[in-house]
Amino acid sequence: MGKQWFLFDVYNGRIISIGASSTATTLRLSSVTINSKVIENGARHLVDHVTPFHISILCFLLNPYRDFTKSNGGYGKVFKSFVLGRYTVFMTGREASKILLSGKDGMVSLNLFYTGQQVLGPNSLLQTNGEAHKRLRRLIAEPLSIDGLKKYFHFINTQAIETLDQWTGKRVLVLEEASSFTLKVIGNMIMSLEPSGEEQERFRANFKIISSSFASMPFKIPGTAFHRGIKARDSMYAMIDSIIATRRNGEVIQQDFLESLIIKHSKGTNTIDNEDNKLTDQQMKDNILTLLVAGHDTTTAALTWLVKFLGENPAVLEQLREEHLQIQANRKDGTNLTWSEVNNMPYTNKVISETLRRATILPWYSRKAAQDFEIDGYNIKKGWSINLDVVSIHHDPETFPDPEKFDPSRFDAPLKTFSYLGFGSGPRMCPGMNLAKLEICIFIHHLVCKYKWRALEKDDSVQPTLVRMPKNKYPIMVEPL
Ligand code: HEM
Repeated sequence: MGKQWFLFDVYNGRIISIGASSTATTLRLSSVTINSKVIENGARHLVDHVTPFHISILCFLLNPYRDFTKSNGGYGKVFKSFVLGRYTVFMTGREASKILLSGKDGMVSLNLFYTGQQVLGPNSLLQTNGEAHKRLRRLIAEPLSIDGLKKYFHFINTQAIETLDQWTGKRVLVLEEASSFTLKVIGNMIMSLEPSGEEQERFRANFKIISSSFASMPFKIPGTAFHRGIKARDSMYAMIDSIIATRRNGEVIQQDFLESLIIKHSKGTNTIDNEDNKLTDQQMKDNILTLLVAGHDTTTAALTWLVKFLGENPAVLEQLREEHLQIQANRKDGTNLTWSEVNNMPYTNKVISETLRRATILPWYSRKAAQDFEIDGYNIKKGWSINLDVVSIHHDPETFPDPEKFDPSRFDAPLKTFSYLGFGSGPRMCPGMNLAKLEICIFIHHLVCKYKWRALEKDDSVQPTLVRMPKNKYPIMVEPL
């Protein structure tokens, strides 16, 4: 017989009953009448049985994005719960990551949360599976490949220099600055948006509302964050529609991602491409929004964490600066960073990997079981949610001794497969990885060559959002080197 106890969920204003069975801890949510007996029972069982793990589960319920599997050590490799009508399993370890991320034979599909499904639309890469997913990935991969990105190098470099020029002698919030930089880059790359002006402002305002609607309750009632998110999404789509119309009329021709989709891949255009390789306007819009959403917060967070970790680790900063000053010293023609230099920054790449390990920007990767299967001797049933706890994989002391230490030399030698998942792995591995690294390498080059900075606050708290970011936005004071 399993044990049963109750907690009061202040967020949803109901009683949560938690039952523990002998095989795995099972969390059951039920709306039950509040009466004194239940509360008395709950209080007794709480005193008797509650553990830090159960407190962290409650934290998860109050805030679904909080990292509650951080100290996995005491609870084994599997945690199973029953949340909002569905079995939800959290797993860790290389075996689980191999099975879940390689997703062989259609065993799993990506498990996008409800608000994400509604905002991004049914054609999003994040909502397609199997052959349709492969086809979409092919269309997206080409402009995001290293060769495809070369044409954006100049724009990114100019934006990095201009952003940093504004920093001297000022207090800046690194997160805000990184957000504005990465949004300008992706807006320009996708649809040639100018980095300033009315269109950029509208784009930015809509994007911010869309982005914050992801962590909202899914009530489409006027005034709610979710409702505002859907409205902002529609306004963003109207903007893309009008850009597509001007491109089709031949009024404007650009060398951007949207143009490549319109010329090569829009349904009905007269090119030699197979009709199967073409997208409707709705498919184009859903996937442009997907790239914006998937690429913006992640790169913003990575850049902010990287600046923070460098500030806290002077020896790493010194070694990194040496790499960049050497690149600068070797330059014969002119003073500006070149494409070939940015592709040859070995230590910087290790610093980026260590940042993604240490910060683990996306704390878990979520899948839905498309069939029954087994992981590490544990039976998973069709329809269950399975989340890979990446924080504990990235902090496994067997692979990463002294895991809290920021140490890029961990990446001097190749690691075992599936032990580092900064950009994921397998068919869902991040298609924007080259763009993210390019933005970070360029930005960091100019930062460490020209400036020094000091943190204005000591605060390690993490924002309780889907993408983990420093809560205080990392305020710093910047001076020329
Ligand atoms: C440092 C920055 C970034 C990090 C850490 C990151 C991380 C990741 C990870 C871990 C995944 C796989 C998640 C899973 O398996 O469930 C992923 C997927 C994805 N990323 Fe990124 N990403 C970054 C930047 C970008 C950028 C710049 C773009 C686009 C321009 C992008 C677009 C996507 C898309 C569309 C997917 C879904 C792929 C699919 O389902 O096939 N990401 N990212």
